Amino acid sequence: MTILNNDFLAVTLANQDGLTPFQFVFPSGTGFVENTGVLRLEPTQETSISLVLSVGIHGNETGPIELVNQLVTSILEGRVSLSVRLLVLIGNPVAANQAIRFCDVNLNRLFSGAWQNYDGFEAQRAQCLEKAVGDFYSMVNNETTQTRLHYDLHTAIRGSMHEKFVVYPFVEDGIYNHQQLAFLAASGIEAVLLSHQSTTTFSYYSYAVHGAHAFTVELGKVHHFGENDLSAFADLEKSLVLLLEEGTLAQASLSDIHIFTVLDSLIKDDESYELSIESDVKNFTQFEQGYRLAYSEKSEYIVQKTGDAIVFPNTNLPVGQRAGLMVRPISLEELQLD
Ligand SMILES: O=C(O)CCC(=O)N[C@@H](CCC(=O)O)C(=O)O
Ligand SMILES: [Zn+2]
Repeated sequence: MTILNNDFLAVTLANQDGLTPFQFVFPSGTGFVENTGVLRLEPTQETSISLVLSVGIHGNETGPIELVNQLVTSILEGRVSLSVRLLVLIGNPVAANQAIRFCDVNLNRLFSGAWQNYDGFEAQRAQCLEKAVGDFYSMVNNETTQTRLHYDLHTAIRGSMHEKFVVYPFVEDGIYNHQQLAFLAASGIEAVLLSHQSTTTFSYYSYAVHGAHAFTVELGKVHHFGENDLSAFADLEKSLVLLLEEGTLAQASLSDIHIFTVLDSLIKDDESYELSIESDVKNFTQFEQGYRLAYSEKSEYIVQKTGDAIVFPNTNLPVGQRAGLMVRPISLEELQLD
């Protein structure tokens, strides 16, 4: 059995509720469809890199799904020769089929075991994806010498002052990986958010539980399937092809990258919670010190310093969830790099 037309996305969407696992060969290795949206590609040649590319954790974020599906097709058809271990995850096929962010609950809040507190499709899916990643990283002879990578590709609900940016998971020692940041810079990433606390996101899970270099990567704005301009991802595509073919992390100077430290998570603490911003405000919009940015019957959030900015503002979510991140620009010199 093979992947029909080498189109992993089509097979995934046509089998959103499950499929019988199967394996197949392709020009540079062996492939295993382990579950719906779970594809493991093992290269014939020895490698010390295990790379996870996850897309569609939010079902309506279709651009990265199309990009990665194209890369998979190129590998299966022999136009890209695979030299690293690769796990491709299409996160939420049920939501993707309905062109929605999620069905019951935001999948990207359910990792590191948080799924145990919920019911429904996304809870099962988070468990399945955690297992896929854990099995993938441990299923090698040379486990201790493997470099574990995980790029969790998303697109944002809003426009953004910096179109492409990453969330760097909270690192306790405050030391950031220079090689990874240089890879992200080479991939067209314009800004980096340094998380201030542990979370239940997918990238934090891979970092904290499996010691991977893991990032949430935001690649622009949400569009429907077929409406994405994939040329906007050209830099990332080029660095991913280099990584897939040669196991090399493309490198660029960090001098143009904007670094932000995350100050606070804005939490929707009541049904009355509101943000004092226009509906079309872009990510990274800055505010004046003293501005009352959020308020509810229980609390208010006053901007601490002129230039502090908001990312991911969204109040269309249940009480208790994150309604935005407050970030502050810092200089590259303030960053501790390894
Ligand atoms: O545009 C938005 O408001 C959300 C885009 C998105 O899905 N972002 C991720 C970020 C995850 C992280 O903080 O690492 C999310 O909210 O899950
Ligand atoms: Zn997303």
